[in-house]
Amino acid sequence: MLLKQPQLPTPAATGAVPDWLRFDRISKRFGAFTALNGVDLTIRRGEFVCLLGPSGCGKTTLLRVLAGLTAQDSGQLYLGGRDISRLPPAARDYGIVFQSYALFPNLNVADNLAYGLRTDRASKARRVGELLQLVGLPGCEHKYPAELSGGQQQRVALARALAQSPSLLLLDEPLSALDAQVREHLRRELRQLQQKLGVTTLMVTHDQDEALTLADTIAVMNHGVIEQVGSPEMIYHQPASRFVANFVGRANWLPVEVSEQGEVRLAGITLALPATALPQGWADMGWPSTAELFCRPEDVQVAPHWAPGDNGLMAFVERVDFLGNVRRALLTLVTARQISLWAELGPNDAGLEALVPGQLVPLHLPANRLRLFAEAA
Ligand SMILES: Nc1ncnc2c1ncn2[C@@H]1O[C@H](COP(=O)(O)OP(=O)(O)OP(=O)(O)O)[C@@H](O)[C@H]1O
Repeated sequence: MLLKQPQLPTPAATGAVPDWLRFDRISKRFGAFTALNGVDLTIRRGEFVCLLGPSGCGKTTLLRVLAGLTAQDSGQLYLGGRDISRLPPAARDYGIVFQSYALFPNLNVADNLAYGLRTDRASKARRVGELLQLVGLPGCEHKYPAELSGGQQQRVALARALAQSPSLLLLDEPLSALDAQVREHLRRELRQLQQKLGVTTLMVTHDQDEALTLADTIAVMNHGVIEQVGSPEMIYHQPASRFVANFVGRANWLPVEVSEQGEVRLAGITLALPATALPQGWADMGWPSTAELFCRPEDVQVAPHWAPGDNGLMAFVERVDFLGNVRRALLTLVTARQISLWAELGPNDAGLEALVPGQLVPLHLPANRLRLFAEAA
């Protein structure tokens, strides 16, 4: 199949959303270092958005700019159509939870929760009771932070952030100090709570599993810019850049030749690729004659026997790693032994139980899971 005349993604396909919270060209430098470089992002009302990226990419700085805790050098912020760019933190209508619990150690849970509430004693007590019920800690009013587990402290911190029913909930790696089991449990609770309250939420995380399971929308950041905004499925299956493809999930990169007619060949075999396999801007690259094909290991289909189909290749098994619920096989192409790729095999991949090094196997690259990228610089 020929690839020319690519279709560029529509705004809906790129995850563009109606405007409730809007970051407009936000930039921030620390001395000579550019932490945020003209960040644009729009968030729907009630949406759960994760800012995902490696350490130092600017996630926390962006959250702090929104919170009014760090002043941007340029750019505007709008909440519900109102310009909040220069408002003091207290006037921005958000609750925030940080990685470390940030509870007052000398106040009990009730006093921690009631701290910012401006109302009479009876109303405060009622609200504290409601909040503790909400985060699954009824009856904990009189405990002190030191008497609570890490997970319980983070629930109290969450309750405190929600105490004044803010328009926005801001979360800066709130689960990362917790052990894996508590983290997973709290993740589910956090999502349920957010959906129940419908509070617009922006969460910073470097944990891709967290972002994929929690978010309606993920904004992947790198070096002070947002590289892609989209649903978890879109980020995972249709990464817009090499960085996104490598940062979220695992990737195979296969060298391919592209003819002037737009025909893509891997190790001499012509591949069928849909036009959607092209990343945005590909047409502007002047149709390079070589490129790299991206494919997730779990999308590489290894068959016990040859079955005719699109994008079929023969490969040798070099290695099989046992990982419990899956096995990961390293394969090299028969017609180009220097080209290797990983295939991930599930427990139900029939006929593949006995896959061993040296074995010759047919494999299949599903067209709808392939994407082309320019070669790495
Ligand atoms: N107050 C500051 N002064 C100087 N440099 C800063 C300051 N705050 C952040 N930076 C720098 O800006 C860059 C982005 O920091 P930021 O905290 O936003 O990253 P991050 O993506 O949240 O990373 P992490 O996950 O490690 O927290 C980092 O290189 C950091 O060192």
